[in-house]
Amino acid sequence: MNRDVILKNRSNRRPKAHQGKPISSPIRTFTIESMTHEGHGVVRDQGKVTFVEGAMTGEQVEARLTKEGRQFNQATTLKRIHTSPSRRTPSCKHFEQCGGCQLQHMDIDAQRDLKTEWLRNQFRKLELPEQITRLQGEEFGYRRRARLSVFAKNQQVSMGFRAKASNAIVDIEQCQVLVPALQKAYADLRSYILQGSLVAKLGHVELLLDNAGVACVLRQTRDVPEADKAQLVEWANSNGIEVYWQLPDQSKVQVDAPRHYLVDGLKVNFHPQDFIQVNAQINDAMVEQAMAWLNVTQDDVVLDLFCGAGNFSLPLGKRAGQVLAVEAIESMVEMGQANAAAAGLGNTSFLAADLTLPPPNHLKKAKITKALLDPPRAGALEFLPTLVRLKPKQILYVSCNASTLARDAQYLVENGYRVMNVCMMDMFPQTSHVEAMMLLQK
Ligand SMILES: C[S@@+](CC[C@H](N)C(=O)[O-])C[C@H]1O[C@@H](n2cnc3c(N)ncnc32)[C@H](O)[C@@H]1O
Ligand code: SF4
Repeated sequence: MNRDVILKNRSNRRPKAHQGKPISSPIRTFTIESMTHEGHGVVRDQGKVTFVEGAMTGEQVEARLTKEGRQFNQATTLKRIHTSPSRRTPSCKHFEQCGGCQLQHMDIDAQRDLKTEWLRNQFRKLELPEQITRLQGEEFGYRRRARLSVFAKNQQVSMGFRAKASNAIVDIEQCQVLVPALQKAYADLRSYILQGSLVAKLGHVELLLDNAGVACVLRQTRDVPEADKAQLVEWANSNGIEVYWQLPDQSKVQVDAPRHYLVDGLKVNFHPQDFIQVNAQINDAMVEQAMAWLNVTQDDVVLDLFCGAGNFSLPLGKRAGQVLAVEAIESMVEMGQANAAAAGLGNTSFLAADLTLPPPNHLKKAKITKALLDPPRAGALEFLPTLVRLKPKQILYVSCNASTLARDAQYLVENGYRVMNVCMMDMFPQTSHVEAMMLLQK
């Protein structure tokens, strides 16, 4: 398809990661060779990589060089001469400004191909199986949790997400990646909050849908009069929304009863501010796949590291002889232990430990056959020497950051493990986030 498209100024969407000095330069024509996972075109121009904002693989564009760095250049697309057949019109009207999504201009298959190839590139130093498999679900309406900022200054009020290239708040009327129940709750809450005096007293609103229903955590930046709180709670409850107030001192929200969701038929109680997997559909599929890949039996003793309130530990406990689950946050450890007890899993115990620090003896001497780890973005490097000494036959690594997974997997490979399976999990369609699962075996 050959289409000339003059693009409006998109200078607020420059890739942040590759800064260089601003230059003035003539307009150049590029044919885009590949893309970053953030959705920027990449071309090798006179021996140097150039990131071309607003351009997709296979597109021919006229672009202006905007920055010249020692290693990379940056350019911004002015006109498309040839348009990729995978380009589509973003369905959200806020896409150009909102920092929440990066890939809505690509069709969903192209997004998933990009994420899969990006993973392959991150893991290029590892010997990989031929195929990277995929877990994928709904492309919109998948987020069961989201945090939106509230802004009020002078006469201006807004509520929404941060902008793509600044800290400004983009006023969001409707967000299509939220599950339908949260889209409705957001619309209702937004008009209630923006129309009253509360707008000047809130920093953000966190929305949540779980098996107990819709909830929101309202983070106060100033005291809210009790009468205003009572009025909002009454209105929210009549709209099916449970309200939690976080005080200006940012202390943890006090709750009468925990929230809960179901995984693998088991009830996971959690505190409304604690981590849960954001995409319920992919979480179910992810846990199911983890159980299948690890093929846990009654003969296994499994270590579940970075376990939260037991998202993997409880399903593991259903299948294994014994499970030892480790988590840094003590209140989550207590919740996890109570979750295991409520599920009748006497074989599953939770331990509080910071896995970046030297491990407690109990952990150092654990006799395990298999391990599952699901660390935060920083990965699990500090714990890997201990993990290797524990000699699990199989290690299943769930990751939200492919570069730390690549680093950690390299360490495990150097210590006798082999990569057996890799999966790209599209937990956050329309965004540049990529989650991965990797199975390593001795
Ligand atoms: C990506 S979440 C995964 C939680 C859980 N596996 C799940 O699927 O819900 C990472 C977890 O690691 C915990 N964590 C973060 N840093 C840690 C550390 N240094 N030591 C132990 N746990 C940590 C967090 O509190 C969080 O619960
Ligand atoms: S996060 Fe929501 S509002 Fe922002 S671009 Fe994505 S769908 Fe639109």
